[in-house]
Amino acid sequence: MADLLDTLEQTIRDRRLGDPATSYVAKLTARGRAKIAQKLGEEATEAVIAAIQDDRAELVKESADLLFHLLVLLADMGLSLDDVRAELVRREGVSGIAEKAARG
Ligand SMILES: N=c1c2ncn([C@@H]3O[C@H](COP(=O)(O)OP(=O)(O)OP(=O)(O)O)[C@@H](O)[C@H]3O)c2ncn1[C@@H]1O[C@H](COP(=O)(O)O)[C@@H](O)[C@H]1O
Repeated sequence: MADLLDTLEQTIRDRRLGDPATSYVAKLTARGRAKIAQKLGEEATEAVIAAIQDDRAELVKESADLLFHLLVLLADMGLSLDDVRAELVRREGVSGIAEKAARG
């Protein structure tokens, strides 16, 4: 089964140039990259506030909004979760090399 985030990413790609009247992704995309980025920032702030208020349920909801808006922004920039995964793998490789070097 495909990962839920991969499925959501594909849905976002399919909808982004669709009808803004029926699709939130299309509506937000039509408002431009700066608006998408602004929404991402708002969701990040709301996640931070939930954490500061020690509200675990709210943090889960805001995290879902945050990931969703990040996927919309990545799609708008022609990027994907795989690009992010590749960067994380690269970092893991770098830290793995550093750990091996430290162990001798
Ligand atoms: N996962 C989501 C998702 N998460 C959050 N949101 C929307 O994000 C918005 C965030 O709420 P806000 O109050 O911050 O924003 P707003 O008032 O709607 O808009 P602004 O005027 O503030 O910009 C809400 O309208 C939510 O419905 C989402 N909208 C869609 N999806 C999924 O994306 C896919 C495509 O959706 P459509 O494009 O609507 O077909 C489907 O799988 C949906 O389930």
